[in-house]
Amino acid sequence: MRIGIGFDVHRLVTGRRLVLGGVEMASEVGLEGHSDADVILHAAMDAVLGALALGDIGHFFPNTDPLFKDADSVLLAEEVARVMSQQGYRIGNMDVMVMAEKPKLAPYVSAMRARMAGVFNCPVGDVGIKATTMEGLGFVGREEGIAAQAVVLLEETGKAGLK
Ligand SMILES: Nc1ccn([C@@H]2O[C@H](COP(=O)(O)O)[C@@H](O)[C@H]2O)c(=O)n1
Ligand SMILES: C[C@@]1(CO)OP(=O)(O)OP(=O)(O)OC[C@H]1O
Repeated sequence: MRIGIGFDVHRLVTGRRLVLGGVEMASEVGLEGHSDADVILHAAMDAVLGALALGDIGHFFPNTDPLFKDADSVLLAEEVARVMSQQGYRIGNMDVMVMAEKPKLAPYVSAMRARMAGVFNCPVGDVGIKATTMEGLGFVGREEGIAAQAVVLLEETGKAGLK
């Protein structure tokens, strides 16, 4: 078994879609980034890569590479899941904490968990997503950005390098 941690923050701006956990949310503001700035998937990807001691998403998907401009983070996460499988690991479970003053994530959490489970090839019961406000404090409280933290446990498949 191996454990990994990931964290990501992106700035909220007008004129961008808000996509979290691979699900587009109704919002007047969205997250700015080189890709679609999906902080949930970015934190989860970094946790998986961290568990494998393979570096971070910036190493795999440089934010200077036009290939990843406005990239769908689902596609990036599918590549990370492929690497994980190739290294002989599968998700044991993952847990994500989102810090967002608004919008409310609760109505979208089921869809996000299902999307993440599909991307990382695991049962939906192995994906936890929770949200909290920052009670008006700090950059999240001022609605300047959204942050996410992820912890992932990986289990060995016994099939390293076979895929
Ligand atoms: N962006 C968010 C923030 C919070 N929630 C849900 O509301 C509950 C209460 O949040 P507090 O910050 O006041 O503790 C929280 O436990 C979540 O269920 C949310 O859905 N989206
Ligand atoms: C996802 C990547 C893709 O170019 O760009 P950003 O959307 O800017 O996101 P970040 O969390 O800064 O991670 C770096 C990159 O891997």
